Amino acid sequence: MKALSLRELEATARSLLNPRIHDLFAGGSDDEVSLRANEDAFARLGLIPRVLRGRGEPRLDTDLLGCRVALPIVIAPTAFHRLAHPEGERATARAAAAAGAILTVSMASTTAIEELAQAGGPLWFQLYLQPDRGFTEALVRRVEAAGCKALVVTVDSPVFGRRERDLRNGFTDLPPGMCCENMRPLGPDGERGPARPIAFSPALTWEDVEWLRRTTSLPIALKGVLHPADAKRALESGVDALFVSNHGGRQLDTVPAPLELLPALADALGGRLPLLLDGGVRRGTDALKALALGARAVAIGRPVLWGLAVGGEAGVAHVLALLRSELERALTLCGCGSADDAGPELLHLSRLEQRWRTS
Ligand SMILES: Cc1cc2nc3c(=O)[nH]c(=O)nc-3n(C[C@H](O)[C@H](O)[C@H](O)COP(=O)(O)O)c2cc1C
Ligand SMILES: CCCCCCC(=O)C(=O)O
Repeated sequence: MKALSLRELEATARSLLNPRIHDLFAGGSDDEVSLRANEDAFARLGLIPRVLRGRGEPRLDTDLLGCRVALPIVIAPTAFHRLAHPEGERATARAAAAAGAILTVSMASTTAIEELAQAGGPLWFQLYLQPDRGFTEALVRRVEAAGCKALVVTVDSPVFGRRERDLRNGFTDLPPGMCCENMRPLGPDGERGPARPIAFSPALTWEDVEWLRRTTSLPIALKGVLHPADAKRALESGVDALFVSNHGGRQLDTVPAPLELLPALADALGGRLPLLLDGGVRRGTDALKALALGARAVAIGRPVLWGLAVGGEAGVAHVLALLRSELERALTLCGCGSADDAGPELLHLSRLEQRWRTS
């Protein structure tokens, strides 16, 4: 694999993919303000290295929701991997397992969870709570039986974001022969029925999260909590972690970058829940900045799709290897022996930004 960076890999993926599929993956909602903000926020935040601390080679392994993982980089849930590569989520799962990284399987995965479990790596499962609780409960049992280690419940989608690239391209559905495999209810003999559509419901409340808490003993992370008041409410509902995420700029547009919102959420929670951050992470230095602001780990969405499109399993492995080595280098250059050594004292806002923030 030749790409020296995730951005180079993205350019290659763009040249290989059907433009409609590229747009489906790359696009955001409305004017794509949040989409751009996510990467910009990392570029605007500087790092100030510490020197001569003698910390040696940095360690990246850590605990995430009861899983010992090799690196604080999680694969975020993304739909439809078979549109990127014929082996789809199977290739992603094998690459994640080999790297010791968690794969969060999307509810809109084009491969069934049972097949992904065969790769042997730690899996989390992303859930859109369905108004039909019977269906949701049956799916949770299926996910538990497959050995998933946690549920990631996406709460930023009471309605689907308006993605104008897809509207312009007329992308409405998966091609024949592909569907959201986990939406096919299992019959009594294990046979799979036709896939149900995923429902996005504006009627969901915290009571639904509390119902899920009573329904499973798996750890639960809520994905898409961005307001400090909601973070505090999440504590009361008994969840185990939060994903600080604006859905890669695909839901409410003009939401600030998660990186910008992270400090307020970390303050509100005071360490009572682990925070994961996604949106715009493209470099090891980006991951380090999020860790320094209090994230336990970061998650990556699109880069995995680009890796998959370019090289299947090897492409995803390359994405994880690039980020791993970049994060190791960034930690070393900042005098950190692990993410625990990284704090906000490593960060620098431009003078312009400092003035703006204090005015
Ligand atoms: C093509 C695509 C599909 C996605 N599918 C899902 C999904 O099924 N469930 C979900 O919770 N988030 C989904 N997301 C959002 C990602 O989990 C994640 O929040 C986002 O991609 C992170 O930003 P990044 O792509 O800049 O890394 C999707 C994102 C993309 C780009
Ligand atoms: C009808 C299937 C919807 C899949 C949702 C995937 C997603 O969250 C995204 O951002 O795209």
